[in-house]
Amino acid sequence: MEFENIETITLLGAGSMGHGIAEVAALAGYEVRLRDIKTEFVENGYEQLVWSLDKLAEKDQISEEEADAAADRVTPLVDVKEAVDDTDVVIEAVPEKMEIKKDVYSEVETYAPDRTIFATNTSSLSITDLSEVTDRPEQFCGMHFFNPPVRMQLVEVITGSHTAESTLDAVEQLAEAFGKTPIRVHKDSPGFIVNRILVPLMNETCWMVSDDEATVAEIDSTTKFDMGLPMGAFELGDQVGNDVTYHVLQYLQEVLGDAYEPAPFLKETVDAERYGKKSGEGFYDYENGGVDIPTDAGSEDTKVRLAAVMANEVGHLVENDVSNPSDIDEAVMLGAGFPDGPAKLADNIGLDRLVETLESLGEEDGHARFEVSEALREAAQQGGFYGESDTDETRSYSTIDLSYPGDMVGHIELSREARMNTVNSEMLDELGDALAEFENDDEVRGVLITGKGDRAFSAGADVSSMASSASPLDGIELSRKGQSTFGAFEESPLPIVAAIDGFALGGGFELAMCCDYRLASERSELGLPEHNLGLLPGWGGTQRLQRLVGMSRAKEIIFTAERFDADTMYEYDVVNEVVENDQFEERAHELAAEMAGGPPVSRALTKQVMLKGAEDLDAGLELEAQAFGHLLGTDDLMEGITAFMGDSEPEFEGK
Ligand SMILES: C/C=C/C(=O)SCCNC(=O)CCNC(=O)[C@H](O)C(C)(C)COP(=O)(O)OP(=O)(O)OC[C@H]1O[C@@H](n2cnc3c(N)ncnc32)[C@H](O)[C@@H]1OP(=O)(O)O
Repeated sequence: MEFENIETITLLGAGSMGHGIAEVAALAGYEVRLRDIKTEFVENGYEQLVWSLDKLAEKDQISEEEADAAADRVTPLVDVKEAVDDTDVVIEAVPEKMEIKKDVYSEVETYAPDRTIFATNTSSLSITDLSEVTDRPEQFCGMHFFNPPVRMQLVEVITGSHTAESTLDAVEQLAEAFGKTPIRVHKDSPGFIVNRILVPLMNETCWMVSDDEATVAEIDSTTKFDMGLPMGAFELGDQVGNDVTYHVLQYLQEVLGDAYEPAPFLKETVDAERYGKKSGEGFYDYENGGVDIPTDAGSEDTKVRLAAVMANEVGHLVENDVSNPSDIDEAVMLGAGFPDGPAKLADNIGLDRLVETLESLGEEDGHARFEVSEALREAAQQGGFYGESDTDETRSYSTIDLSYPGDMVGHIELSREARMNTVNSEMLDELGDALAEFENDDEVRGVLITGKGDRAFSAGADVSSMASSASPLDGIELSRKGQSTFGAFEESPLPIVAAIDGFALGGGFELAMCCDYRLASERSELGLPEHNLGLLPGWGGTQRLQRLVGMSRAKEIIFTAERFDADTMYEYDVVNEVVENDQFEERAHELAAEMAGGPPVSRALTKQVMLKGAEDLDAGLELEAQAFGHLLGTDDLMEGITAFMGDSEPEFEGK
């Protein structure tokens, strides 16, 4: 089955994953059949799907017409023959029990056409074993979505022992057509990528409590506030379901050995039926207060130990040819919302330190989980999973992507999509370096900044680690760092376009304020919500906004902390231009290209003179005169005048 020919998709199982995937497929324009074993199950799934589409429309992420059209593309069914008759792809999301899945595949095999691809959404079972129940193991692979599918970007595409390359290609292209990011898992290995990192992490935290080495509060404070994970490790465990984590660990132990033995504290919790949120109690008691994580109880030792355990898993995945560090990082960021992937986190701490940590824990405790993987040792010798990258001539970036789309434009894409492209300290460093790289590149005459995905330009500073590092001196340093990085954009000789599609909030908006031109798609919302957090716009917003819109309007925007739509921000003179959503990309490039095509020297001087003169007219006028004089001696002036006289387009060289 070629991707281009896929039109109809059958979802087997209308539970939370099944109806969620059906919704994603329908939104992408496919005809979808949603099937479950009982009418009430399938009706319930369909109702939830419609509810979720309505929510997207309410939040203006899609129009009401798009929501209705997507709902109309889904046919709820109970009859399996009808569900798979003449379908192109079957995505199975029935309960995670080998026997149930095998029964389903035997039945589906009878009715599905020969061309149909089978993809299982299993999170833990063997793809190879499942594929062997069918007569088409080469047309069978894993397609593992994350919950909720409509929001989570990642799809792990897993190869079984018999899967054909063409099947994987088609399923990856299908995931892309769904608007998702597929990451190939090259081997059918338990836990694939994301769970293989997360489950040992959660188990280690339970071992630490079992051995009285840390408390739940200390560990969750470390993971949430010091490591910046979206939630505490125990909070995450409760969310996933402690019984689920326990069973996955038992499976990992059975297949991979005792390094994955479930910790006694986890077993006790499961034995006491404290399964987590779904049962009302887990590590936290949801009927009495729920999750309560102190911001300041974290410890560096805990952070290093947990990073070491995850780095060891990265090593196992690498040495077993399941994946590579950069795919692992991307998968964990997109699938689990980590601010950095485990390999990057490990490199930042230093692999030698992590290897020593594992070795010394192994000597004290002797447990198999501390045995250092060969790939981790090798990476440590090479200076990191990513090698000693910063000594290379070419800088590699992890929070932003740089590209050269042509027309002398350098493109910076803020690239922390799972976190709404929020700005952390590393992104500030990388933004500064990227700008310098473009400024030193003769081929770049203009810069375009966008945010990855269609949800946000940037939702501002990443606040997840702010509460723990709440020292006033750290705050001053962070504010100064953002001010100086963003200030470099304002002062850059290059013309810079901020193209905003989605949210531009807090620091994201402050970055856009430093650009020369702000383009926004219709669906965009801009604002400074810092007052909602008890902060103030600390990356130049208190100063630059009043210069843009006047004192009174600036106070309105800052004090109300509201989000303003693109049209309102156009009226307020914040945004230069608003475009329809589907014209956004083309217009953004067109504008940046237009800016890049102008005379470099006069534009750089104009920027400088306007900025310097903003506060002092006399100084500004004097600078203007000096700049004017300087321009009279440039080749570009000659080119401009010659082109004007000859009625042609000037080709400025910046000389
Ligand atoms: C000096 C500079 C200071 C500042 O910039 S302070 C920060 C100012 N910015 C904000 O206060 C914005 C906070 N974010 C929001 O209000 C909402 O988000 C949005 C309106 C942007 C989007 O809302 P929705 O569509 O409901 O998405 P979601 O589930 O809230 O966000 C998706 C994921 O993105 C994370 N996230 C969003 N903004 C931030 C942030 N500023 N810092 C850290 N994480 C953020 C969330 O937590 C979540 O993550 P998960 O999927 O893991 O739950």
